Amino acid sequence: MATFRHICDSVAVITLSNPPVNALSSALIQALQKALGEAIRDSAVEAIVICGDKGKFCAGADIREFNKPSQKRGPHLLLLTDLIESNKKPVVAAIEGVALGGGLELALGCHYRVAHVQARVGLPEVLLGILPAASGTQRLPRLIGIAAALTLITTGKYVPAREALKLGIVDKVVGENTVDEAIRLAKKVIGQPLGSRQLSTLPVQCPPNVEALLAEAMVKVKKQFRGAQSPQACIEAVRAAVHLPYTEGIKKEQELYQFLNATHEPRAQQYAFFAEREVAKWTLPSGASWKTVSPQPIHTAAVIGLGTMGSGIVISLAKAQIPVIALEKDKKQLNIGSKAVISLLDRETLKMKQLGHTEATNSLGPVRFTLDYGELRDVDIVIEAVFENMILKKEIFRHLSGICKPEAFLCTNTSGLDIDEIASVTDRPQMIVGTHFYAPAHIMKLLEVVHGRYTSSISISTAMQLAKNLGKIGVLVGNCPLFVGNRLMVLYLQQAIFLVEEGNKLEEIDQTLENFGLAMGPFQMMDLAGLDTLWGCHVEHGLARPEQSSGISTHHHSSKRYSQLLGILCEKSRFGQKSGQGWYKYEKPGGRKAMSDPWLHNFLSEYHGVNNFKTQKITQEKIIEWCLYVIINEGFKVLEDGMASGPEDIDVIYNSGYGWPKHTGGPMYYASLVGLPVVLTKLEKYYEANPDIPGLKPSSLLKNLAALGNPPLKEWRALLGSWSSKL
Ligand SMILES: CC(C)(COP(=O)(O)OP(=O)(O)OC[C@H]1O[C@@H](n2cnc3c(N)ncnc32)[C@H](O)[C@@H]1OP(=O)(O)O)[C@@H](O)C(=O)NCCC(=O)NCCSC(=O)C[C@@H](O)CCCCCCCCCCCCC(=O)O
Repeated sequence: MATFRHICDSVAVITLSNPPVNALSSALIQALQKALGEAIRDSAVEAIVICGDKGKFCAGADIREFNKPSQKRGPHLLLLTDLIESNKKPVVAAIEGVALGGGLELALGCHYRVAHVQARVGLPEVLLGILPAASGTQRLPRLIGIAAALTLITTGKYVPAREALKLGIVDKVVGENTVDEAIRLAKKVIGQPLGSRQLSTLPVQCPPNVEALLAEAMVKVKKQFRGAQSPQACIEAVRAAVHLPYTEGIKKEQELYQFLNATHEPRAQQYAFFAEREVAKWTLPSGASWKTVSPQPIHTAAVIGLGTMGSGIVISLAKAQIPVIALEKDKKQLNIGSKAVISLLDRETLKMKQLGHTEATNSLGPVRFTLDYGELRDVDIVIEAVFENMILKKEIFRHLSGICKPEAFLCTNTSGLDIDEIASVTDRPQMIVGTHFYAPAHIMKLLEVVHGRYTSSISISTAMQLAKNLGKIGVLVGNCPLFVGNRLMVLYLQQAIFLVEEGNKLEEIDQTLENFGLAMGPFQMMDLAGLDTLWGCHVEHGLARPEQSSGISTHHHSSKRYSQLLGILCEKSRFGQKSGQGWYKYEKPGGRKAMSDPWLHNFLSEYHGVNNFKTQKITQEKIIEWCLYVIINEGFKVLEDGMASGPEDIDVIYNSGYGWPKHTGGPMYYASLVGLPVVLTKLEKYYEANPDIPGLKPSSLLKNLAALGNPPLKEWRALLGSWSSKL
């Protein structure tokens, strides 16, 4: 654990050591306390440096210990920060890699902070459903002021060393030998007064409008993290720093921590944190896994199609410094596509510069534009991103087979087409992988990696590693229609449309689901995705008939209920944001601000009358059940079919790709919060009343689990031997 050694010139260096990220476990805190005590008592020691082993200062409290009973936790980190600060010998933190959460709080207890240029600091506790509870909410505002502290504490944002220097969080940034520099600084300040370096003793510099600032932050977090309590508690803790002396502020911090800890949010968010890491550890039924199969290196890539998705994918690759060849089918499209890519590249370069990367122009991989397939001869991977058309995709893959080197991986960016059918026209079906990016592809974190029947484990390993290199979360899913994310999503959207057919207001449905915490309601989401795209998808996957029949009562397709509304709106050129009108109207085509549309309301009431729909106004609680329980139910069906490895995969897909509120853990975790028997009973009731909606028919897996009570999600797999991955 913490190691303690003398440096000849009277500086003790204490190294935090708890691989892989030097998280502050009880044992490490105890060891650190012991090492500090020894250094303080040792008269030969005149200054102390705290650093982290293997180039990482500290990633904060050990999250795995959060559920440990408090009596087993050992000394509180808070006491340690006070011990350090009140020590008469100067203490310098040498920050390499990361100083996050409790790691930064520890550094704030030190009198000085030296950071390596590539280090990042931050207080991400809010993202774990808690707040910085070892004095971070009290010391940081005293160091950098209220406004900057509020931003850091309520967003959990990681700040690169240069920005941290500008903010005043660190005293010095160095390019190398951080520990040596910290030792030099420690020696230099021996004997100097430490009063001004003891943050707890400093006043908080408050701007005159501090209350307005706090109120503004509150409005912002209520919107940004709808339904979550920790961001609001963070603001309350900072407010305490403004109004109360340090010790009182600390009491408030602890009170708020305990309040949050008694809610479900910390457990849900921490589950989501580990789930994100779990999904990277893929295993196939054959036994091949992330541990046993090495990915192939990707030195060069090509992207085919420079529409919205293709352009975003090019930027993602360039950001990961992978040289890209970007191909379009004709001069006109190449011209449009290359302009879009260059403008996005410029924006990314600017962003990187603002983040303090001085050589930003050199830090994006080169992009070359071409019309010539021959240029793809030597690339390591091709990602095809043309529009969703099987015939076109097959033609491209047939062509690629003849051109690309035999070792090249061929990926298709599709949101639901059959990977095996595409693979069947190639000379290398084992190297065909589905890579379902989410728009905008250079920003969204999720990448569904689709395993086709023939896809080899090396291809999977390579695609999963590529996801990581692109800074994305790769989730391995099976090759079922619409894959996992969209398979659940179409049912949810359909449920929302049925509610509108039954006389409910779409704005109320959106608002209810946003209040639940979803990033946007279903109708706003449809407008963003494009109603034409969704309609095409409904038709393609048998959820609706292709032909339109406005006004005629044909609301069933193969005895399943479906709605014609999407198709009718498309017929009227209401495609959503892109056409300036869809479920809502927008200030212009491409506009973002959704406004209620009186035309649509008139149209809907006529439609309702002509089609003789039953009127069924439902409560907010029922809107949530009706819309969200189909996601959960289909999630269980996905597990039954073996199309995802576990409930964690579904939760990660929803948290990172569909704006599901992480403070509920994800749809599957949320089901366990509500209680599986409750979810089942509600689904049974809704299905009985609506036997023409198969999405409501409870899955057998859900039934089997609910029969066991409400077993914790972690036990689902063990309890049901029959459930197995078919990836
Ligand atoms: C650090 C990272 C940036 C590294 O990223 P990278 O991509 O390199 O790697 P991975 O993310 O894959 O991580 C590698 C590996 O490490 C594990 N891990 C990472 N961080 C932690 C951690 N903090 N704890 C444990 N494990 C961690 C990760 O799971 C991987 O493991 P694997 O097995 O899969 O290899 C990145 O990981 C990152 O961003 N990490 C999160 C950093 C973070 O969020 N830190 C904040 C932690 S919370 C905190 O610090 C709280 C503090 O404010 C202290 C509060 C004190 C509270 C004490 C409670 C007493 C209160 C008294 C009231 C009592 C009430 C009661 O009893 O109930």
